[in-house]
Amino acid sequence: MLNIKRYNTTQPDFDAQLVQLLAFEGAQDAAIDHVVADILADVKKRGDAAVMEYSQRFDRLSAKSMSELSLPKERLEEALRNLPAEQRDALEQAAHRVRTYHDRQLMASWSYTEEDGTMLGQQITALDRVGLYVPGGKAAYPSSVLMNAIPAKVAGVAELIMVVPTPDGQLNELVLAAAAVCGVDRVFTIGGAQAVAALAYGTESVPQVDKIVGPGNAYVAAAKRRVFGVVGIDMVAGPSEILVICDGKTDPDWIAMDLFSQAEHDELAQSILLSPDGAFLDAVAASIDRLLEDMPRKAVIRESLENRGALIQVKDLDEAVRIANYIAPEHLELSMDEPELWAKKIKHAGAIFMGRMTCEALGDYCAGPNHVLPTSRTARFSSPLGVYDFQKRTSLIQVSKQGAVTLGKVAATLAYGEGLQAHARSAEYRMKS
Ligand SMILES: NC(=O)c1ccc[n+]([C@@H]2O[C@H](COP(=O)([O-])OP(=O)(O)OC[C@H]3O[C@@H](n4cnc5c(N)ncnc54)[C@H](O)[C@@H]3O)[C@@H](O)[C@H]2O)c1
Ligand SMILES: N[C@H](CO)Cc1c[nH]c[nH+]1
Ligand SMILES: [Zn+2]
Repeated sequence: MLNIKRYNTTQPDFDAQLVQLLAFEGAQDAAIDHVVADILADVKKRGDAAVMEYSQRFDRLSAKSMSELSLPKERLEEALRNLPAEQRDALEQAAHRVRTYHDRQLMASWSYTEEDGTMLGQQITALDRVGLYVPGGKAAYPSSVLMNAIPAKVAGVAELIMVVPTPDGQLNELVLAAAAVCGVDRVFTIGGAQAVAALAYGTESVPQVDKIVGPGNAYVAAAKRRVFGVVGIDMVAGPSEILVICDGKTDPDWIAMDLFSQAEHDELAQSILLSPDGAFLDAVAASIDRLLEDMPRKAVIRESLENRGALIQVKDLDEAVRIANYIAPEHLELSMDEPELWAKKIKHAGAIFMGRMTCEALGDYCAGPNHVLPTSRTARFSSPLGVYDFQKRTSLIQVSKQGAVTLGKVAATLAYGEGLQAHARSAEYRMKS
C-alpha cells in the first residue's frame, strides 16, 4: 500500500503541516550550490576541457574533442526524416498548435506624438542568440524542445543553441527531430551546470548566448541562478508539480493518474489533491494503490507521492481555492462543474486546466500554451515561458523644439534639486536654442 499523507484542514496544526509539505530547497540547497559554483568557475577558466571532464563524470560521455559533443543541423534533419510517420505527425501537430498559441504573444513596437511634436515610444527587438536547456538526465523531453524553441522563433531570435544531456551517449531521435522541426541551429549533447556555464561564458566551441531558458534539475536551476546577470534567464524552475481540486464527481482513476502524471517525472515532483469529499479521497487512495502496480516508473511515482504528495480534505471549494492561491502551483486542475467560474478566483498558478476533460498532460504536449512554468510557489510573481521572454523593450524619446523648452524647465528644476549641475545645464542649453 502506498503511504500518501492525508490531511484535513480542520486539524489545528494544518497550516504548519502545509508549510512543511511545500518546503523545498532545490536550487537553494547549499551542498548543490557549492558543487555548482565550482563547476561554473572551472568551465569559465578551462572552457571545453572542463565541459568534457564533467560530461564524462556525470553523464559517462568520453569525448576527445567537443566536436563529438556537437550535432550539426543536418543530423537533426536526418532524425526528422527517419522518424516513424505517426511520431512525425504528432510532433508537427503539437508544434503547429504551440506556434499558433505563441503567435498571439508577440509584442509590437508603439509610439505616440504629443501636441508639441515630441514623440515617445517603445521599440521591440528580439534577442540575438539564446541557449535552450532541454532536460535529459532521467528522461528525454522532445516536448520541451518545442516549448523552448518555438517562442524564441516567434520572437525572431536569430540563433538558437540547444543543450541536452545524453547520458551514456544515448541520443534521443525524437528530441533531435523536434529540434529540426523548430529550426534550432546547433545542438550540444551536454547538460547540467557545465552546459549552463558553457552557454553563459562561452567556450572555444560553445558560443556565449544572451539568455538561457528551460527547465532542469536542481543543478541546472542553481547554475542558472548563479549566471544570472552575465546572461538573462527565464526563471529558476524546480521539479514538476500538480494541484488538483475536485468536487468528488470525477472518476477517481482519472484523478489518480493525473497525480501520477507529474509524480513520474521525478522523485521530488509534487502531486496534491484537494477535495471536500472524504469518501472521494478514500476512493482516489484506492485507485492509486491499484493503478500503481502497472506503472513502469512505479518506484519514482511511489517515492514522489510518499515524500511530497498529499490528499487534503477541505471544508468546501472556496477553501480549496484559498489554499490553491497560497500554494501557487505550477499546474492547477479544476475538476469540477463550472470551472470557468472558479478559475476567476485563482490568482496564482502557472497554468489552469479547466474541467474534468482537461488533464494536465495535454498541456505538457500539445494544447498550445507553454509547459515551462513557474514552480515552488513562484507563480506568485512569475509567468509561463513565452515570446515575451525573447523580446526586449527599448524606450524611444524624440523631443521637439517646443518640447525641449517645456521639458527642459521641469528637468532642470529637478536636477538642481538633486544637486546635479550637468544634468540641469544639459537641458537648459536646448531651451535657449
Ligand atoms: N518545468 C518543465 O517544463 C519541465 C519539463 C521537463 C522536465 N522537468 C523537470 O526537469 C528535471 C529534469 O531533471 P533530470 O535530472 O532528468 O535532467 P537534467 O537535464 O535537468 O539534469 C541532468 C544533469 O544533471 C547533472 N547532475 C546530475 N547529478 C549530478 C551531481 N551529483 N553533481 C553535479 N551534476 C549532476 C548532470 O550534469 C546531468 O547532465 C526534472 O525535475 C523534471 O521534473 C521540468
Ligand atoms: N510536466 C512537465 C512540466 O512540469 C512537462 C512535461 C514534458 N513532458 C511531459 N511533461
Ligand atoms: Zn509532465
